[in-house]
Amino acid sequence: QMPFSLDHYHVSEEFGFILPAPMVELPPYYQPWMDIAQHVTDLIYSHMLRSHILKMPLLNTQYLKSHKEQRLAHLALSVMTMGYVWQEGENDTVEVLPHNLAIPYWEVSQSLGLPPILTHADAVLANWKKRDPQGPFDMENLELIFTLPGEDSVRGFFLVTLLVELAAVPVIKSIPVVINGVQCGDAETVTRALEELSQAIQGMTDALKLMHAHVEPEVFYGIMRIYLSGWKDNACMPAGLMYEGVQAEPMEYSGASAAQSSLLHCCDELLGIKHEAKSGAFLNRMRNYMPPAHKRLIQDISLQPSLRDFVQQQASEPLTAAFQLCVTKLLAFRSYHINVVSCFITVPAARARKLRKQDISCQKETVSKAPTALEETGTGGSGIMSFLKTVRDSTQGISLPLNNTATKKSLNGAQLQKMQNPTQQTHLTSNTL
Ligand code: HEM
Repeated sequence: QMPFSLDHYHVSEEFGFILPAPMVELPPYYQPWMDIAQHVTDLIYSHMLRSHILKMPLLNTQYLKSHKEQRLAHLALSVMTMGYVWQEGENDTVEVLPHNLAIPYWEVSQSLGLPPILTHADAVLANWKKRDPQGPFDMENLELIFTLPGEDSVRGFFLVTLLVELAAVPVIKSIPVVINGVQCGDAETVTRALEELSQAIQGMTDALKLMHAHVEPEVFYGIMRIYLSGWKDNACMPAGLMYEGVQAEPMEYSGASAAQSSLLHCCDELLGIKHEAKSGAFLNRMRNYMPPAHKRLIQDISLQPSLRDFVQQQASEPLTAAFQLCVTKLLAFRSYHINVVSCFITVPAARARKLRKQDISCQKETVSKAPTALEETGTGGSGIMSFLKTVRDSTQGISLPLNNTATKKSLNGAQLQKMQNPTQQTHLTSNTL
């Protein structure tokens, strides 16, 4: 059997799923798109975006040649679409996306295999540039190509998520090593690769922690979130959106969510995590919002012989410990993520509800600008907390017991405690929600 390799999956050694050096300019013919997309935020604030888009010429997509040009075009058209739909908030949405936007958007989407809505692949993976091209890949030196209302918090939200993707590059590199190691029955190689993988998941959690320093919860909840939300399972757009000139019937698409990131899908398939039916169906649906090559990678990982069975058959303590450390780190990422969601959604939502109940005229309070339809629902459309907790619990479900006292001795107390009782931290998290 051919060794498993990352070639052909549009992932890079340096950037993983991130689009390397995205283009920042389209050919001059597409300047009418760029002129609007670069000013979406101001045009939304002045309530002029819809009228500008209605006057935009209908452009032909055949001059978009390369993959990077198409990704930039998709990003620009996505930002315009989100602004067009949500310019007036949840109470004055539109039923129709005008043909001069809808037709080219549909064509570019078809060509890329992405849906005609803003996705994680647009807003995060293809929406970055370096201020100093020779400088580092960090918060200070990174900038967004296009932004949406929410000022610095939008920048923080997309760029911190980008840094989580970057921290995960060693995860992606470990995948073929693990798969090929299992194929050859090489327990030592698999052990080392799983150790690297667990360290990289820890790096993802560390990067996620930056969210608190760069995003204000009230701004995220009260201003930004609506521009990320879609027209599927969304009470303020129950019929979906008609893409004029594309199809006579309205279509439904979920909004942008990091549930569309391929990272955790890859980890789940590699480690053999099986999600409960409803959560699994949601996550599977999110795969249709990924670049097709990334979706294919996840599918191909799922077709490999089971790593967990291999670990059990080998009965090697270091291998079992390395596998279990990956599970523990993934569980810790998901538990921390639940805390983040609590801080950025649950807490501000409670504040907004309280203000409404007290009937306080609260126009000054940013949280009260939030759409009520999204209160308990993620931008991807999920019922947030029950979904996230079920996903966390199925992660925990694949834990393997550690028996050997020598291995237990080699681990420090905290590591061992976490491995033996991975729920401990999780229970604490649940109590705070
Ligand atoms: C302020 C920051 C964040 C908030 C408020 C947030 C919120 C949410 C919500 C509400 C969901 C449920 C699905 C939906 O309907 O959208 C979700 C899922 C998910 N999010 Fe986040 N998220 C944040 C940051 C991140 C980051 C940086 C990542 C890393 C890539 C991430 C990874 C995921 C994953 C993988 C899921 C799917 C559930 C899972 O596999 O555990 N999130 N997020």
